[in-house]
This record gives sequence, C-alpha cells and structure tokens, in this order.
Amino acid sequence: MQTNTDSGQPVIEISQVTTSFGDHIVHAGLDLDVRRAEIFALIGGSGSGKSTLLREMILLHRPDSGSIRVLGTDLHGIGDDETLALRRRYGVMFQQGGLFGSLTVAENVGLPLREHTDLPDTLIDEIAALKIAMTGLAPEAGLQYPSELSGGMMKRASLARALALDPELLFLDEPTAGLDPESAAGVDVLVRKLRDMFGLTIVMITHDLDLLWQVADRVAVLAEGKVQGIGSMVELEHMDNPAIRQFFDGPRGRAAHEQAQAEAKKTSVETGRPSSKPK
Ligand SMILES: Nc1ncnc2c1ncn2[C@@H]1O[C@H](COP(=O)(O)OP(=O)(O)OP(=O)(O)O)[C@@H](O)[C@H]1O
Repeated sequence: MQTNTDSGQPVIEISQVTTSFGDHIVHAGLDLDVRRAEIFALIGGSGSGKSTLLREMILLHRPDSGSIRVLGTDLHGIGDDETLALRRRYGVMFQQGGLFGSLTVAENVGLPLREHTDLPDTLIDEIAALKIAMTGLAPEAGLQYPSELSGGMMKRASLARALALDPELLFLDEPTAGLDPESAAGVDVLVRKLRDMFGLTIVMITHDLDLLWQVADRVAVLAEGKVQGIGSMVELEHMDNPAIRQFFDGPRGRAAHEQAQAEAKKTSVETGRPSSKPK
C-alpha cells in the first residue's frame, strides 16, 4: 500500500466537467484529482461515464465544459505539438488490447518508439524485449502474433506497449476483464509492482472487486454524472450512499472483501508484520 499518497501532488485535475451526447448528460459538473504515484480506480455502473472520462483524459474526446489538466497541461485548446509531447508521457492499455494483428508482439511494443523517437532499430528491439520481460512474458512471446496469445498474454503484451516510452502515467481500461482468476491475480501483482518500482501513477477502470481491494489506493464512484464518493475501499465501505453501497452489499462484493481480509492475514503471518491490506 502506498503510504504517502496524501501528500502527493495531483497529476490529473478535473474540475466541473460536463459532457453530453445529444440530450443525454453523462458528466454534470464532475470534479476529481489523481495524485502522483497512486493507484487510482474509477468505478460505477454501466453507462456511468467511466470510459468517456478516460477518453477525455487521453485526448480522445473533449468535454463540453470544465477543465482537465494532465501532468500540468490544460487540455483545453491544446495544440498539436503539446498533444504529441503529452502523449509521450502516458501509456494506455485498452480493454481489447489494441494490438495490431499483422505485427508481432515485439513489433507492436516497438511501435511507439518508432513513432515518437529517432532511436536506431537495434536499440528499439532491445527496449521492446526489456518491456516484454518487465510484464512477465517469456522472450519467445515477442515473436508471436496477437492471435496466438492467450487473454492474459494479450493483456501483458498490451501493457508492454503502454510502457514502451517509459510513461509517468498509465491508464488501464479493465485490465483483468476476461481473465481467469490466476491470470487476473498476476495482473494485480504486476500493477502494484509498476507503481512500487517505477513510481508510476496508475488510473484504471475496473469492475474487478479483487483488484480494487488488493491494489487500489483510492477509488472514485461515478453515478448520476458526478463522483459520489472517493477514498480507499475501507473508507468507501462506510459511506452511506446507495450508488456506493451496491458495490459492497452484493455477493461479489462480500466475497472479494473476505478474500482480501484472508490475504492480509496470510501476509501478516508470513512476514510477522501486520499487513496494510485491506485498507
Ligand atoms: N460516442 C458516443 N455517442 C453517443 N453516446 C455515447 C458515446 N459514447 C458514450 N456514449 C454514452 O454515454 C454514456 C456513458 O458511456 P461510457 O462508455 O462512458 O460508460 P461506462 O461507465 O464506461 O460504461 P461501461 O461500464 O458499460 O463500459 C452511455 O450512455 C453511452 O451510451
């Protein structure tokens, strides 16, 4: 668990954002801050506007009004050069992986380096191999095509590509969706390692309660166009708000919490120290 997030500076500052599609208001004056080096999760029911907000943070969609600052840059009216410079500073792992099917994993991972740098091919290949190894894939996976990968391998390959340019900020869209429990647990460990070892700020959208209990420092619950509550899972669990309660009161919510408590107990027995999880 990150212990210094309270003093962390915001790397994303969202203020009074409104977004609508026709008559449909998705964000109605939404405020949110993400602090440096925290693992931050966005949760909310289907259609609550999580993906749209993520798309706004990565410059794929513009809100109708309000302000979004990412890594100190105001996204409103941002020019092409600034956009390019900002895009180099964050990585995105899309839900479906977003890998090019006609390229090998290594070629996919090397692609951002070819697009954004003048590095020689040999160095790009070396960096791609390093990123592939960082995500726990075997070196041979670099030679495979996306269609030859399992779901877990696909997520890791996509993550390796998101890490290609050594981002300060990483966006993960449903990083464990569609994975078996073992692969999903591997992603939990990987996400925490990336933050702990490289100080990355991680913003993720997830419905995975295990992932939320195991790795998220703070979680924001979206509903009715606004953030209904924000805090650690323990803090949220004690908030009296119907949009928040539904995440904890269902059978999946209870099972994930029980598992998190069991894991925390196991860690404290193994290390002889009290565990910081669940928070
Ligand atoms: N390009 C678009 N055109 C019209 N409506 C859109 C568009 N993108 C999103 N919406 C609508 O905006 C609302 C929010 O969508 P969004 O994908 O952000 O929700 P979400 O919280 O990510 O949902 P889910 O968990 O199901 O992925 C939905 O009602 C969706 O239909």
